[in-house]
Amino acid sequence: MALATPSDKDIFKLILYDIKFQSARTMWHGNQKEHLIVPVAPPDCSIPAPNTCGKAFAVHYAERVGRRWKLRVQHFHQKNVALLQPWVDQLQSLLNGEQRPRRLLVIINPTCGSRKAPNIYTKKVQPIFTLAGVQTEVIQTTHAGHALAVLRRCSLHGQDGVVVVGGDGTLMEALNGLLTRPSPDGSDRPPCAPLPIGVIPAGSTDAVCGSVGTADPVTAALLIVMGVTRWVDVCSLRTAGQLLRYSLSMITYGFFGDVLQDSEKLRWLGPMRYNVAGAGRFWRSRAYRGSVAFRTAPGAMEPHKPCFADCDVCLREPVEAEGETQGQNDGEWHRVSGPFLVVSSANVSCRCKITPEGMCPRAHLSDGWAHLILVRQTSRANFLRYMYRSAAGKAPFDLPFVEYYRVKEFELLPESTGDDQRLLGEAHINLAMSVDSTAAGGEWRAPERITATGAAPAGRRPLDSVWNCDGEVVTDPAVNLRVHPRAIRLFGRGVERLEEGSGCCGCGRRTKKQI
Ligand SMILES: Nc1ncnc2c1ncn2[C@@H]1O[C@H](COP(=O)(O)OP(=O)(O)OP(=O)(O)O)[C@@H](O)[C@H]1O
Repeated sequence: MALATPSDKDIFKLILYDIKFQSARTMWHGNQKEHLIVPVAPPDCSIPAPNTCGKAFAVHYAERVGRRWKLRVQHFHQKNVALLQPWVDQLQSLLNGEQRPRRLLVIINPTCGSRKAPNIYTKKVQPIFTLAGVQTEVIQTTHAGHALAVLRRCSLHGQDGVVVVGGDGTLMEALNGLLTRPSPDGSDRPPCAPLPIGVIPAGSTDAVCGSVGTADPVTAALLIVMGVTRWVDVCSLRTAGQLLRYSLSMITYGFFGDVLQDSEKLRWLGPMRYNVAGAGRFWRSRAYRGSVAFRTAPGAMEPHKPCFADCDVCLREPVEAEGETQGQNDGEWHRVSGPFLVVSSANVSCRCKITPEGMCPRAHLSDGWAHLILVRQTSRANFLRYMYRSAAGKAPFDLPFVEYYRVKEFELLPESTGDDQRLLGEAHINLAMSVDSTAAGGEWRAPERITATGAAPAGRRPLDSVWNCDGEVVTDPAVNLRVHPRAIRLFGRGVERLEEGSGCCGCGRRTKKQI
């Protein structure tokens, strides 16, 4: 069959002859040219039919350009209609064999980011879902906690996935809703989400999208209709043995917790609020006393390459897969004492606009580790160096006042809870060994005074900070965090590796440094 790129008139014929081609297939051409073909949009029968001959069908597909995926279309034209039909049938049967979502539950947060989530969905995402023949049930949230309540109770029968149009906070609600659904048999099983989640970035930070490689709404929508998923670890956050929530990206105590708390009062500023609150808090930054106990396991010191779409660390068969059944308490406990400016734990790299390489470039989507980052009390100038290096991706963990550990579990014991009245009361903490800090992140000299960063003067009991848990404030400072390997699947391929000379993300802009 001869293929021709049709003129506009030919395409017009296609519409008017009402050929309801639902043809599609995926064609994989190595890593560079990966194509998605989704069904042709339903023809518009309201246009009067002209007296023309010849028919065509359109094949819509996705093509990777740098770090993004773009929607493309190719028209196949042929005068003899009898020759077209076998092509269409063949494509249709190939598509039917694909594991793709047919029905999705979509949750939109109209208040996140710059309040553009409904617009992003209608203009960029819905047309792709329609093109792919995906049915949707759309819920727009009306209040905080709405997504959590819906996903905890609603029937998921017949749904192939949940799509969140929002920021990290909305995603966290969806995740927690799915992971805390009552189990059908009433048993207490390790967390494992029943459906994959897709995230359309519409929030202020969108750190999870940045780490899963879906930082652009069209890319995210295309990967959802293609049915491409990646396993992702989840962390549970507990206090006094009670589950507080599950976390997907980062939890951080100290400076970034304070910034989040300040920024909540500036929500009307939109995404700018983090910069304004951060600048204000920087001059009032202070260190918090306490200690961190953590459990490591064999393999903690193995060097990890950064996580990309073809990541062999994540694709490796996990020791503890799908809701870990073994090795839950393996490893040794260690303990380090503050004061700390920042105590952070990253589950994924947390790439976003502010930190393009991520707050923790060494973190992987499903490596089974939480990445503990401790920034000890230091001068403001040094702290600024740490933040600059994090933003610029210039080895922030190599600074002498920064320590980095790969852990399976950790607990923060703020000084204010007192040694003898810990909320967690875990016996193993008492057995934890003190860590030699120099082994973790370079030479560390304990500061003599706390005043360098504006901490409370000696003699006055210091106050605690709050946790910034995936962009939500958790006020309980004494927490226990544990990793649950591969507890959820997210739609996405991971961050795409860039070829030499391509733009930073497919936007065409050149960058000096290409990975
Ligand atoms: N209709 C609503 N009205 C008010 N708040 C809502 C509504 N729907 C959801 N929320 C809450 O809005 C909060 C912020 O949402 P989200 O985190 O997605 O946006 P963001 O803060 O702009 O983005 P990011 O977390 O990526 O920086 C969430 O905690 C969620 O509970």
